[in-house]
Parts: sequence; structure tokens; C-alpha cells
Amino acid sequence: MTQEHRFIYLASQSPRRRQLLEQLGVRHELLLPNAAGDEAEDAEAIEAVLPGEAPTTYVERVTGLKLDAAVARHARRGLSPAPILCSDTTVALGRTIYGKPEDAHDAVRMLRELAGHEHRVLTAVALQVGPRRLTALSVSRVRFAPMSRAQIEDYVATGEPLGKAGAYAIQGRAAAYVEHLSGSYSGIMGLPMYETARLLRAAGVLAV
Ligand SMILES: Cc1cn([C@H]2C[C@H](O)[C@@H](COP(=O)(O)OP(=O)(O)OP(=O)(O)O)O2)c(=O)[nH]c1=O
Repeated sequence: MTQEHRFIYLASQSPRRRQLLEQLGVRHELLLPNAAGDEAEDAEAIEAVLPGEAPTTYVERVTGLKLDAAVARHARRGLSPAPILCSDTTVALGRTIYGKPEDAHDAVRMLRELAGHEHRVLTAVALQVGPRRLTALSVSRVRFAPMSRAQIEDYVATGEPLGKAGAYAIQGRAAAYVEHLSGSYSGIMGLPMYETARLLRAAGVLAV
């Protein structure tokens, strides 16, 4: 029989992931790098794309690295045992990877490239349960309507694209330009409910 866990650690700075986990009714505590930044964790290095790396390989690899860092953090702090959850979201147009934009200018560039086309949103999830690591991948397709320069600049001026893969938030004003989507709405927002629930059930966190 699987062991029962009363709560999990969520190793994510993303408020969307927290909100989505709450939607599943899962009790959790955050497991974040400390604010002093003295734990030798470099988020930028973790998210660097390797030359020629395919988007799926990339998102799964980065999620694994995030979870490695979280497992080490958990051990360093001597915290009580509980599963640790991590996730990473990336946008891909063909083989081109779109992470979080560096600034407003970069956001405009990304949206100009995505507008009028269909792209994929890949979200990998990984759960560490003692020595076991459970993983899942959610792939969605989103088609953006063509956007004028003025529409893109107006959207970027809202500040919404910063901190979001592909420089947009489907849960925000960008919804106005989503012509069609297939896949997982929650996955696009950063934590696919169906896949995550499956992992949590396998780990004994969700009973049914
Ligand atoms: C495409 C898209 C992405 N996003 C967000 C989800 C993720 O938070 C973010 C992609 O960045 P990530 O690197 O996946 O996550 P993060 O840096 O925000 O958080 P952490 O690594 O600490 O878990 O983009 C949306 O909120 N809406 C969208 O429509």
C-alpha cells in the first residue's frame, strides 16, 4: 500500500502554481530558495537552453534540475519528509523555445513571432517521493490571432507578459487573442491539473 502524505512541498515561486494546487485541495508548504541568495542556486543557469536542444527535452530537463535543487534544499534545511513538487512551462514555435521575456522589448519580439500562428505550450511536472521520482508532461496547442503592432504594444504595456513563458498570460488579457486551443488550460497556466493529480494519487497524496 502507498504511504499517506498529509502535505507536500511546492518548490515554485509562481503564484499561479500555488493557486492551481489549492484548486486540487492539496495542503502544501512552499520550499523556496532563501531571499539572501546564499544557497548557490542559480535559476538563470538552470533555465539555460543547450545548443540544438528540442523543446520537450528542454522542459523535462529543466524541471529535473529544479527538482534536484529543491531536494538538496529540503535536505540542507532538515525539513520533515513529504513529497516535493516542481514544474516548468515553456512555449515552442516549431523547435524554437520561448522562455520568459527579458524586458518589454523582448516581449514585443516574442509576441510578433507568435501572433497569427499556432504554438505549443509544454509543461513538465516532477514529484519526488522519497527515493522515487514521478514525472509527467502536458502538451497544449494555442493559436493566436494576428495582432497589430499597436495591439502588441498595448498588451505589453499592461506588464502582464513579464515572468510568463512566451510573454503572455492566457488567464489574463492575452485571452482576447486566443483563437483556438487544445490541451490543458491549467497546463498553459503552469500546472496541469489532470497530470498533477495523477502523480499525487500515485504518491498517496490524493486518496482517490
Ligand atoms: C503561457 C503562460 C505561461 N504562464 C506562466 C507559468 C509560469 O509561472 C511561467 C513560466 O515560467 P517557469 O520558469 O515555468 O516558472 P516560474 O519561474 O514562474 O516559477 P518556478 O520556476 O519558481 O516554478 O509562465 C502563465 O501564467 N500563463 C500563460 O498563459
